[in-house]
Amino acid sequence: VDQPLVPKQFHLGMFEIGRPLGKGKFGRVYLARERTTGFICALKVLYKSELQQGSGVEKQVRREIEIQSNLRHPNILKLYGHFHDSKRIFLILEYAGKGELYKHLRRENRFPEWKAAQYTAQMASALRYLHRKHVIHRDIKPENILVGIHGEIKISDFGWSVHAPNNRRKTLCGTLDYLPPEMIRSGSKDNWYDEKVDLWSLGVLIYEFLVGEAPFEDTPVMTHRRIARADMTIPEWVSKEARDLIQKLLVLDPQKRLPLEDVQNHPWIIKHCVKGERAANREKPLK
Ligand SMILES: Cc1nn(C)cc1-c1nc2c(-c3cnn(Cc4cccc(C(=O)N5CCN(C)CC5)c4)c3)c(Cl)cnc2[nH]1
Repeated sequence: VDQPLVPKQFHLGMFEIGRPLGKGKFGRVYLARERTTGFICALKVLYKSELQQGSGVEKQVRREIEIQSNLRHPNILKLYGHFHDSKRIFLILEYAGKGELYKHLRRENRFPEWKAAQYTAQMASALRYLHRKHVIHRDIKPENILVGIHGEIKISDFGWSVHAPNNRRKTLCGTLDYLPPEMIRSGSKDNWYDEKVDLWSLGVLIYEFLVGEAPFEDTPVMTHRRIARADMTIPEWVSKEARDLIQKLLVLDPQKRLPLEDVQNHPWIIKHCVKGERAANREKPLK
């Protein structure tokens, strides 16, 4: 079993703290090593004082812990456990050997089609796993994806995930770019939505992988309007297969978005993700 034998109770003294790995709005992450086993992990430290500002972040952290600790998938960052002291909450997270995906994307500007297709296949596999557990991530974007030592991606940050279906108002902090039309439609009480919101975000993610910017990137007002109309242009140098997949995900009607199993069998994915000998001379794609 790939899970190290971990005790139920953790405390800070069990870890040697290494270099800071990064920081986000609500916390910092350090490289850490569990003393007795030498197990390397990432320790995310959140200050209770910062959480208690009633911005509902405490609830998000609780949800992140509750949801992420029960997930086990190669493309989802593991949460091994958590503990707290008087001032801080600590999340013991899987260490992703190649860091934050958005930094790779910014550095490379955009990904070649084969890399974007392989990341898309891994995202589709992770999202199928989440949706089978009726978990909607709701915040799929490059900033919430890490890269493992073998170049595989790991969805992290379940602070916004919820159990489907849901109509929780999402306080719109951060970018609108990835939000589907049904989540930005304000006012109507019945803006119920389901896991299909992650399909829209997957379409935005593929576009950003290939083009280097989000499809509806604009001023907030214009982004809002362009999302509501699915008003985007795909550059002519994007392959027709990739264009076809993006257009089948960025569909206003959630029910008409391409299901994840069809994403995994899409020609663009098959063309770039068939293992082993050259895709050309293989009849059936590997499952
Ligand atoms: C860096 C690095 N270089 N190398 C070679 C490896 C790494 C590395 N980093 C991690 C990290 C890591 C570190 N910082 N971050 C970013 C970060 C840190 C703390 C909090 C946040 C945060 O608040 N988030 C909420 C908002 N969304 C958008 C975002 C989340 C976000 C993640 C983790 Cl969790 C696990 N393994 C890692 N490996």
